[in-house]
Amino acid sequence: MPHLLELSGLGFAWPGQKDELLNIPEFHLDAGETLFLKGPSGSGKTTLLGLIGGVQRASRGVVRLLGQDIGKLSPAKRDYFRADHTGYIFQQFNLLPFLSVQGNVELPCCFSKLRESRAAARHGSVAQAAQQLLQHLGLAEDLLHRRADTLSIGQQQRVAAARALIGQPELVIADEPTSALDADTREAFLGLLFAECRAAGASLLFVSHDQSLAPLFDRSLSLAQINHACEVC
Ligand SMILES: Nc1ncnc2c1ncn2[C@@H]1O[C@H](COP(=O)(O)OP(=O)(O)OP(=O)(O)O)[C@@H](O)[C@H]1O
Repeated sequence: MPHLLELSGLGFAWPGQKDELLNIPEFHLDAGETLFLKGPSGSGKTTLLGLIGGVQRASRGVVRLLGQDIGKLSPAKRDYFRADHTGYIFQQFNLLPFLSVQGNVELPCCFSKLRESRAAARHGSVAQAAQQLLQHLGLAEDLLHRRADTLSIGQQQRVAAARALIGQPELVIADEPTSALDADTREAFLGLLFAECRAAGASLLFVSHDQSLAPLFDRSLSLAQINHACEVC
């Protein structure tokens, strides 16, 4: 069976850099798999996630998601493709502060008709999808209509996870979303995140420098194992 995500012969340097930051001959992620990717600060984890999401373009090589070579898409088509098939949980969560909790979670469905229709088909409506995800992720119902900027870090994290999961994107990408939490909260959150990814059939690519989380995942890799250019790994 083809992999959900495949990188081959990938190279990337930021403008002005003479050496490549990333030189990844091969990397893959299977459907439904949870993968922990570790690497020290500055090793290129966030850059790699940007390439997988099509936010940055590789200098060479191929990023294939769901069989689609994303480098072959026009910038507009790439944005739609990303919105349809990828959910992101950012390190700082990146919630829109002026929107309610529910409004933040529903947001991907404004950019993706596919996710809107999947959310409605599975839960009855986009609003119900948002509410059920938040409930499963342990966010109290009375917070639904609160502005996102009035939440604690742990609450914001749950909202960010629900936003990534709504409408069942095939790939959920998480960039150090647990770094601000204590160990117990971190593991509890990961348990909920795994359960929701499993329920949605999503693969999870989780990057972090916190090695203690690695055993919780199906597979664990260090960036140095796949990136032949890594100088700080
Ligand atoms: N927009 C940019 N322009 C130029 N260089 C950049 C840019 N973003 C990142 N870099 C450089 O690329 C390298 C890797 O950065 P990146 O953020 O991908 O690392 P990281 O492994 O995610 O780090 P951390 O764990 O600290 O978040 C760093 O040397 C950084 O300075």
